[in-house]
Amino acid sequence: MTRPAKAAVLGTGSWGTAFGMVLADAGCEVTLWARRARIADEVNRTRVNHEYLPGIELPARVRATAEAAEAFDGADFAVLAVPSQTLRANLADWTPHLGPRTVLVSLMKGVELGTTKRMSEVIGDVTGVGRERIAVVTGPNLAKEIAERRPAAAVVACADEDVATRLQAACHTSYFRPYTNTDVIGCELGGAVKNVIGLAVGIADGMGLGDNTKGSLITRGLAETTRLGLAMGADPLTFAGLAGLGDLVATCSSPLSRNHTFGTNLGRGMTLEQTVAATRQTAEGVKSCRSVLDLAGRHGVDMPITETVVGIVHEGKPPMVALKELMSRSAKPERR
Ligand SMILES: NC(=O)C1=CN([C@@H]2O[C@H](COP(=O)(O)OP(=O)(O)OC[C@H]3O[C@@H](n4cnc5c(N)ncnc54)[C@H](OP(=O)(O)O)[C@@H]3O)[C@@H](O)[C@H]2O)C=CC1
Ligand SMILES: O=C(CO)COP(=O)(O)O
Repeated sequence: MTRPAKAAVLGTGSWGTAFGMVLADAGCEVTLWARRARIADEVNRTRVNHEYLPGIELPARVRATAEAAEAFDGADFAVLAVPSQTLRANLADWTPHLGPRTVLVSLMKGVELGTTKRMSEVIGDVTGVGRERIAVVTGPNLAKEIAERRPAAAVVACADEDVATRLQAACHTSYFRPYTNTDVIGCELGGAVKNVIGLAVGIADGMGLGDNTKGSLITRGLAETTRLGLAMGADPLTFAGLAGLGDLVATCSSPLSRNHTFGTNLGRGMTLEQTVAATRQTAEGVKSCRSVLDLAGRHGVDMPITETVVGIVHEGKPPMVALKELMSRSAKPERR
């Protein structure tokens, strides 16, 4: 009889905890690593992560620790669920604990500031692990809905299809349906840029602009994501799938999305400082809008919605002024 797969989940925020539950429901032995010992103790004592997923009872196969070495010990999968901008520093601490065959799995949807690297690239840089042992899980997966075991599909991407298939089996449950994909670039870009478009849609919602505006931003947002993806060697069809359109629709429609909510608060007239203070969890698009725009600049790709979000979020541009500028750009064909 084969033993159950062992998974370490690094990060006990909303998605790390919820995905740990998915892995356990799929039959894995799961150890969550918490930055704060208090959260690890609470999970072990009460089976609930009260701060991030109140009211959700975690399966018995999930335990928690504040010791990274303990989480990594014997892990087949090390699932990374920390904010994108802290990953590099976290990995520097964790790499000595990494087993020679452990597959590294990114749940993160951001692009590193400064380097403009995708999370799988940061993982490769710091750990020296090759692309065939680095995977990505992405798609329309709002943590709270998954934790309530509401049905969703997802994408498991890895350059090595066999590894993707192994990870797919390790997280396939009655309510979580992962599909494999080998287009890691497209899957990561889809997740990172949808957070920026989610901010734009939130701003528009906060301004009360209506559903035509929303439909237009989602579609043109996907167009600029696809343009960047093509320039970076992604498969354009990835953006029509769960990692692109699927995630974009979920984020742009849901009050559960932190990026969408962040944008809505800005669009309603809150200042950036007030909005940051009101946001308790990671809204990746706030930082990644800058790195995505830098990435676009490096590849000579026009991303007007991303540029507009950067203007509003980081340059103090009033949303109404930014909107007028976006709408008055020169006319062009839909496809070029
Ligand atoms: N929430 C969601 O629905 C989804 C999120 N994602 C992505 O998953 C990633 C994680 O998001 P999510 O779980 O929601 O974020 P949360 O804000 O809910 O949790 C962040 C986690 O990272 C920890 N953390 C924060 N700063 C550091 C640091 N400097 N070093 C180590 N750990 C740190 C936090 O610890 P502490 O509690 O001590 O602060 C917490 O455990 C993001 O990239 C997000 O885009 C992807 C799909 C769905
Ligand atoms: O990525 C997500 C859903 O798939 C979560 O979006 P937010 O980070 O905006 O909450």
